[in-house]
Amino acid sequence: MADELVHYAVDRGIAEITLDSPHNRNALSAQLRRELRAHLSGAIADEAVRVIVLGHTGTVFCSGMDLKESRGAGADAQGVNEFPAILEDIWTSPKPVVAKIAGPARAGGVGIIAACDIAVATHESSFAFTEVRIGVVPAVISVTVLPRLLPRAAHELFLTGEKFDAARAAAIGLINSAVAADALESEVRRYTDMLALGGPTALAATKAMLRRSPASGLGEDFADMLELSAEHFASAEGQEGIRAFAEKRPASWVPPAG
Ligand SMILES: C/C(=C\C(=O)SCCNC(=O)CCNC(=O)[C@H](O)C(C)(C)COP(=O)(O)OP(=O)(O)OC[C@H]1O[C@@H](n2cnc3c(N)ncnc32)[C@H](O)[C@@H]1OP(=O)(O)O)CC(=O)O
Repeated sequence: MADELVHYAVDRGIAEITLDSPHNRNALSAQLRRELRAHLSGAIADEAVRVIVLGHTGTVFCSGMDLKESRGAGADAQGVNEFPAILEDIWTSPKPVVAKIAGPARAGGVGIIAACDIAVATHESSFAFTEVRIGVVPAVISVTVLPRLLPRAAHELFLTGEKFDAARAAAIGLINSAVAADALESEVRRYTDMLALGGPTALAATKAMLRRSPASGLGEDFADMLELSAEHFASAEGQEGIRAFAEKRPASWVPPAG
């Protein structure tokens, strides 16, 4: 059996889910997605768990969808269809989910952060919505959440794919705080300690109400965006971007016909 790519541990009501696929920078491969979903479900179902922390080993939080596995993806690509389920699990989890980030996050990796309730990152962490540079769309969650909060920054960041630092991520509300690397654990603990003070039912109900707010909800457009994402992964442009990534060369875009 292949080595586990996601680890799980529970200590005093805090479940720690750790992405551990450093060779591809915690890319969302089929195996990693499967394991991540299973552990999220386990933590949500476990009555002893009050708060979920999502962290990582290695230098990168998550490099987004596994682009090497996405080569030849059809419009019904399992990866694209399964990824939203992970985001939805985090989004709808009755237990707060805290992202612990000590390095870059890209594309779908930033989507995961956007879905979490609290996000803490080191000063050295960086973020980018690189999807358009790969020829796909940042469809699934980021575009439903950030544009409502900060339309101007969202247009800039989604359309340029530019990298931004932890200070900017905090300024636009993508993360809650940026700290020195040696303070990451204690800052996460500060949040988990506070979250564990809340009544579990009240916390779950409060989170559900917050998620229903039009300012932060997964809108009705979700299914449409999902379809759009799958189409783009399968398109000639998306497949060119994915090939270019694997071949370590700039993508060669062909203007759309007509
Ligand atoms: C979910 C949706 C869309 C997406 O998520 S599309 C995915 C877009 N992702 C990216 O554009 C990130 C690509 N990766 C990077 O930019 C960099 O790897 C990094 C994350 C900044 C880390 O840089 P670093 O220098 O530390 O590492 P390397 O670039 O040398 O990579 C090492 C090794 O890992 C492989 N790898 C990296 N990222 C991926 C990936 N996403 N998929 C597969 N493999 C990846 C890389 O190829 C290297 O492999 P070697 O064999 O060693 O060359 C849609 C939606 O948003 O809804």
